[in-house]
Amino acid sequence: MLSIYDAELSSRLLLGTARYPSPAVLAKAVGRSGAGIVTVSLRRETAGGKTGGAFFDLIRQLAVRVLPNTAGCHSASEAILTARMAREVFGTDWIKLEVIGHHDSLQPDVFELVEAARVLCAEGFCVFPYTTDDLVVGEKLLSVGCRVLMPWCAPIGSAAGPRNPSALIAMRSAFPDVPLIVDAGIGRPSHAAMVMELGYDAVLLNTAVAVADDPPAMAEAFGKAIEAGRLAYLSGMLEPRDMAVPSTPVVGKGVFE
Ligand SMILES: CC(=O)[C@@H](O)[C@H](O)COP(=O)(O)O
Repeated sequence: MLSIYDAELSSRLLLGTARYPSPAVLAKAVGRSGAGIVTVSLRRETAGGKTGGAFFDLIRQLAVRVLPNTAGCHSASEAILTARMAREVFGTDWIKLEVIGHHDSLQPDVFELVEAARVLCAEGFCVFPYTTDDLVVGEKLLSVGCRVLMPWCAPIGSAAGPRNPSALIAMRSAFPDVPLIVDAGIGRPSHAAMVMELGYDAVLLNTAVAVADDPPAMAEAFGKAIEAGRLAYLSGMLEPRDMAVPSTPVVGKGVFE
């Protein structure tokens, strides 16, 4: 069980809800993934009028926990306002905090992120910050009250997979007791398994499932990969080595000369 804020999570997969071909496909994908948490953009809900309301009704029927996000925000003040609105709309103190700083890479603006996290934590929000793999930023986010960190492994929607595994390893080692969730850039189940094998606690992904040819099947594949990666991490993996190690015992072998 993964414990984050006030919740015990049985699944280590968090699923985004954008870009699915239809609400029905989204519902099937969530079901087959086994995810217990889905992220939802407040902007979609409030901007969409009827569509937004119908979409939220669908999410409610999925019987999963909703983690609203501040997608589309570019400053601390915008993200803070969006988080406050999300608390009203979704009836939860949980907020996935996204403050985008760079146009092409959608890299978070970590300065605005820390400021928004400081204000929201002080207001009692349970903040899930989407951040870079920078250790100092991680420390700052924890110091203002975040109890989970969500580093990217590659730009949102890129499907590039872990671009800097060394940084992810350093982060795991620097924050051994903090739940760490890789958020953004996962493209394949093997990417998800890899970060779980590094000791990450969970994975948040969206695009790789939503735009797959068969999103429900891909969701299931990710769910299985994440479980496999976790199990492998807990099972004690072999360290790679340069030289061969015979797998068949050589002691007592027959001599044919
Ligand atoms: C920060 C952010 O927006 C991500 O949570 C995104 O929703 C998922 O990233 P991918 O679409 O790359 O999986």
